[in-house]
Amino acid sequence: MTSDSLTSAIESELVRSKWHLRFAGELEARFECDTQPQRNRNMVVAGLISALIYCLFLVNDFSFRPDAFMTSVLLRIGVMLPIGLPILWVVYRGAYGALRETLMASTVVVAMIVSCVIFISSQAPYSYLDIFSFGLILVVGNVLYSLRFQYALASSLMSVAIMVYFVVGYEPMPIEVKRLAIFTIIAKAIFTLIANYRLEASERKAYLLLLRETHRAGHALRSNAELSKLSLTDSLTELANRRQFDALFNHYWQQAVEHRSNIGLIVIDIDCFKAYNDYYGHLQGDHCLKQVAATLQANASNACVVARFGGEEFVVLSIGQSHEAVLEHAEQLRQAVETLELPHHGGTERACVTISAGVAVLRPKPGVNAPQLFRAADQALYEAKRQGRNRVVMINSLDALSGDGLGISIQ
Ligand SMILES: Nc1nc2c(ncn2[C@@H]2O[C@H](COP(=O)(O)OP(=O)(O)OP(=O)(O)O)[C@@H](O)[C@H]2O)c(=O)[nH]1
Repeated sequence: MTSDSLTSAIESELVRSKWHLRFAGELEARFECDTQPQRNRNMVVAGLISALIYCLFLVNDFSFRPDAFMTSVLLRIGVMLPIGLPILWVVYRGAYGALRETLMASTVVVAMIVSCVIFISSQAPYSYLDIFSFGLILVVGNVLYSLRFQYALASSLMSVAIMVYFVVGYEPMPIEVKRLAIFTIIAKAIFTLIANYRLEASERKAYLLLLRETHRAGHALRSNAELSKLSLTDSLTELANRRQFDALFNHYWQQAVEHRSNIGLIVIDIDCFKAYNDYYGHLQGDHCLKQVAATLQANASNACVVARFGGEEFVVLSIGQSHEAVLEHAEQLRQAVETLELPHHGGTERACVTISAGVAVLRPKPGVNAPQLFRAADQALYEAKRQGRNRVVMINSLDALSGDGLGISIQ
């Protein structure tokens, strides 16, 4: 079910006024699935309590109908329990939907049959008064188990019919008491069914409201996550954007300070990109940017951040690597772009797209800050451009900032 169809299914269920409680289509399956574990547990607990109380009625049988006490023992413990307990076991093991409801409803009907057989098996005076307790069986099915309404209705109708059948045929019971017993059981069936209907209706409504809220909250979370991803990602290249780079640069700088480790920055610029744009057009220029970005990303496994800094400029940040390793990495990136052999007939010597890279690596120490590292790498890039492009230049030390420290140059 898609997010939109779920929303409209919830809304239409919330406004619909139907006697029928079941939800339409997939929502019903979802309701069953979400409520099943708790419902099964509740039913098993209710079933065990009911079985215990059903057996405790033996005390009543002993005092009211001593002539049929053994029959009571046999039927309550020898028949009802062997039927009821396996059913509870099946429900405990996770019986689903209609199967669970049918099994639990059948325990109600069987309990009524067993009780009625015990009822007619005694001729003891006043033992028939016990019939007024039979409504408890309906209370168990309709309220304690809270059977789904159609199962509660079916089991109640069958139970009432069974009881009426036995009561009508039981001779020792005066006709006025029979009438009262039948009237009472019908009234109890109606009251407990009304309670059952309301319970299920409010359970379903609460479920819909909760589902709607959960769904909305999930939606809001997803939107926030998407928004925050959008605000941190460059839409053209899908690399980290300047905003994300700035945050990560500070983060890794702090890390390098804490661990006293090297932090290395490579600033990369596509050579003669203005000429490329002028020759091939801006759209093709965008395509070229994407390919270069993907190549840098694919070849930057040593790096902790690869970002598009702006325009046709990229940055690659690494931590814990030696000067030589960062320099070698920059060279690999340069070669990887050159190997793409993207045609560039916009006036460059190589006739293909190339990059220049400026590299700076340092171990943070007091008095040195992150912007200084950036300026050093940027100055190295400037030097790479000045020396003729398509090359990597590394700055040896921050003395370069005063103009005299450019060291290793490759290519
Ligand atoms: N297609 C496209 N072009 C861009 C984008 N961002 C910046 N540019 C272009 O990149 C070019 C950068 O040109 P310059 O800064 O003059 O540098 P260059 O031509 O690469 O020359 P050198 O850096 O000295 O090799 C400009 O023409 C910008 O319009 C973009 O998102 N898409």
